[in-house]
Amino acid sequence: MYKDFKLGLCQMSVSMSKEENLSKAAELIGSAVSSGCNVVVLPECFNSPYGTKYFADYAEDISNPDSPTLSALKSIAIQHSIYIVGGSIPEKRGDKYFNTSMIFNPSGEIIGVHRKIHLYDMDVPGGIRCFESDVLSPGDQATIVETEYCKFGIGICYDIRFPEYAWTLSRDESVGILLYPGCFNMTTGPKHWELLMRARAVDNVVFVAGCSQARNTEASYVSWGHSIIVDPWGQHESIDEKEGILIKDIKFQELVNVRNSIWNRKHKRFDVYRQ
Ligand SMILES: NC(=O)CCC(=O)C(=O)O
Repeated sequence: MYKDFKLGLCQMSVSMSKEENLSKAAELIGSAVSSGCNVVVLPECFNSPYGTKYFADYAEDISNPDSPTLSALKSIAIQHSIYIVGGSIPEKRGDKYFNTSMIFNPSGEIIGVHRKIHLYDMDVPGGIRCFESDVLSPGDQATIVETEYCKFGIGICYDIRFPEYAWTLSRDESVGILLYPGCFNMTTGPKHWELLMRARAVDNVVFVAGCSQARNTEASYVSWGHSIIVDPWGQHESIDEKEGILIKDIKFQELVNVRNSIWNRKHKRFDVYRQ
């Protein structure tokens, strides 16, 4: 059911130029592959600055196989023969916009498309104020993709705050890892990013990874960074706020050991819980 692999999270710095962002993604993925990664993840909004004012201008129609980001990621997946969780991009679909992640297999085929389910609307006095729902529509599907290593559960950033969603993904035993492209900010990042990633790992006895944009203090939305990989014990490795790659061997014996000794997955009391 599980096969070990090497995971690389590309914490990239995103600029105003889509072209530059696509070449940066190619460069970082190339470095991750040189270090032996079989699965590489990009951040939320990796081809566009994060922010509702940018989404329409950077959006792509992914039903068109020649759309620039889709075709770039497809070629990179084929070139290196790896899985790519393509962060997310603003997607235009009919007259609606979504925050969308495309997942590619080593043959360059799209094996999953996740549209962010929980839109990030938040207003913290003196801190972050963001209303994705001004522009975006929410996705309505839980996304699980099948790979030769295990099934991956996919969420985007704010989706991490919802334990019900993480359980929806990880109740299938063959889901060994939850992957969240993200872009927390300087208000909630320091307080909640690591906490939420570790909580979801321990709740579900699963690996969890959050791949952030690198911090750009010139941007209108300043990313927290600190891409992170958590094991099923809740132990984590992370990097700082700068551009870089976090690499870890994902070894499933650890997951099996914890599931065999801590039984919270089996002790759930759906007869007591209320919706
Ligand atoms: N882009 C996002 O979804 C940000 C989520 C976030 O920062 C949070 O606190 O939640």
